[in-house]
Amino acid sequence: MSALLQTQGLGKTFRGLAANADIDFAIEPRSIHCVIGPNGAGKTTFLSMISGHLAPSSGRIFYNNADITRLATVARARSGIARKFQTPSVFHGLTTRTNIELAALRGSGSRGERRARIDEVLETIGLSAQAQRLAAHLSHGQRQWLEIGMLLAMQAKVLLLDEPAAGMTAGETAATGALLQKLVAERGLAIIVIEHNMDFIRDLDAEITVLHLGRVIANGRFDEIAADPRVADVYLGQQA
Ligand SMILES: Nc1ncnc2c1ncn2[C@@H]1O[C@H](COP(=O)(O)OP(=O)(O)OP(=O)(O)O)[C@@H](O)[C@H]1O
Repeated sequence: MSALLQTQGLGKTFRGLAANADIDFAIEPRSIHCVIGPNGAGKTTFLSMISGHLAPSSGRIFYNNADITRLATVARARSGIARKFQTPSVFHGLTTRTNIELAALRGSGSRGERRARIDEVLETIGLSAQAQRLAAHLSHGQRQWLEIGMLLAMQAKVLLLDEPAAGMTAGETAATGALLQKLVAERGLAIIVIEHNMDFIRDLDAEITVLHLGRVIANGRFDEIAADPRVADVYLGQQA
């Protein structure tokens, strides 16, 4: 098994409704994998089962070849699976640096190692110059990057990102795509991204899985997905 994280026949049923059904999914180390689909397709449900916020009704989840299907959310986070929800959960009354410092306390290492990690994270997310600014005074995009930085400070290995570009300007969206690519290239992270913004998805140039009514209907790169009539019917067609 070469995949870093994999699901086999994953399913979730809510009172008879199959929000996810029979999902086989795999993400390789050092890569981005996008999950797209129309509203209600089951994207958030899928991410919630990987992070441990929802227990699957069927199927299994493997991480580093270990079965984590029943592992608690906290234990998954400790092993490096980190989730970012759509609304940034940063402390508005604290500075950018203090937010990162608090997150770093949840990682390992000595005080000196943590301090070096904090500086490195600020640099990576492009907020070194805003280190002493209150999070409340950052732009929406900067707050999203700060939250990603907090996951890095916790030493995340797999990022689960729920619409990271939502509400961003075109410039912030492009910067977010570049940041994710940098995290893969320089830090070797694996990143699963749920997104509705097709320009953002296309520019990420990553593997894409399309969900519809809880099932996988297509897998491939952007051009393959865009040329797939089933996808055009259920999703891209709705964007036109
Ligand atoms: N806790 C829940 N209880 C009952 N039904 C749920 C629950 N969570 C999700 N659902 C249903 O499961 C289906 C998939 O929802 P989900 O939120 O996973 O879709 P999504 O692709 O993330 O949608 P969106 O793009 O709108 O966020 C929907 O029909 C939704 O109403």
